[in-house]
Amino acid sequence: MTVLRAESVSKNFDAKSVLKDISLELNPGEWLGILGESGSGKSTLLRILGRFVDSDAGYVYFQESLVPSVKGELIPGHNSIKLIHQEFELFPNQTVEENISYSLRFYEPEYRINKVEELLTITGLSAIRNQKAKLLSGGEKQRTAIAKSLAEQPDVLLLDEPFAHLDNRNRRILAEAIEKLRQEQQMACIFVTHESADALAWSDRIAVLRDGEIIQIGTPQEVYNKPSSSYVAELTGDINWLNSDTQKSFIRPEKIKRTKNLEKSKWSGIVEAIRFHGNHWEIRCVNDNNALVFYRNRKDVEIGEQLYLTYSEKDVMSV
Ligand SMILES: Nc1ncnc2c1ncn2[C@@H]1O[C@H](COP(=O)(O)OP(=O)(O)OP(=O)(O)O)[C@@H](O)[C@H]1O
Repeated sequence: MTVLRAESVSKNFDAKSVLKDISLELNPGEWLGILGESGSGKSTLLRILGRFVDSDAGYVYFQESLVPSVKGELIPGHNSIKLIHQEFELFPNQTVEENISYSLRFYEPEYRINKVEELLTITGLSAIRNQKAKLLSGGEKQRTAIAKSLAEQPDVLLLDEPFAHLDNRNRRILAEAIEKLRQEQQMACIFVTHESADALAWSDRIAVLRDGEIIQIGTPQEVYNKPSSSYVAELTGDINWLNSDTQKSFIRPEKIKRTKNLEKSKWSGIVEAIRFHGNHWEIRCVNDNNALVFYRNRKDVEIGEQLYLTYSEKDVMSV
């Protein structure tokens, strides 16, 4: 049985078609990433799935029961589905701790105290537990909102750009917190992002949204290694066109190797730029026809040096 299912969902705003015939399924415990550019319809889709907005056509099912229209209701949303969106719904005059504790107000005091403590710790919020929500930074608000929602233990968590305001350190704290709860609670989640690295790292499956249409759904490995189009390939990582004029076949930079054996060389060019990325170096080479980017673990090339590059045909992708 699916936890959440959308069937042929469409949505227009005025004359603009924002979602077109979207069908997708969320399985128990599954994490589905919706990856798309700004304006592709990600937030609108989440709001429909969370029962904050009605679709113009199509249906949403929670555990195979039709989710009724939100029209005319005073309180939108769904008891078992929790949406955390970019604006965060916190009580501004309550502290971090009070905000989280509020979600647990119907539980026994002992359970509530322990759970709040656990959530404060794993989301890295203990030090600012007494700070009023209105005084928090964007990232702190985001972590508080996530801790508050996790306290409610929804069946489905809908996250709108969960890592958007976070620096690398806090992103890691939150990622570990979510991972822990994910394993403990078997919570299913749909999260939207425009960051391919987040979608690849966090999803069991990724749905790629383009102009309101799902153009590919698959595991991160499928979407990355077997993209259905060059658009998906470029959205999920860097690519090199093997012939920039025809733009018919392309390869990921990490699949290109340097060779000193000229017989094995498939491409040769001059090093034009070298960029440091922390865990690797990005080398850009050019010749009269084309440019190729590839990666090295160490800086063993110089600007202006001629390089011979090779790759395996099995790693070449075509459109
Ligand atoms: N209430 C609304 N009224 C009119 N147009 C809207 C409304 N909400 C969204 N839109 C439009 O629908 C399109 C999709 O918006 P949406 O917020 O779903 O995209 P998104 O992929 O989440 O973008 P972002 O990543 O920038 O948040 C945009 O063109 C937006 O301007």
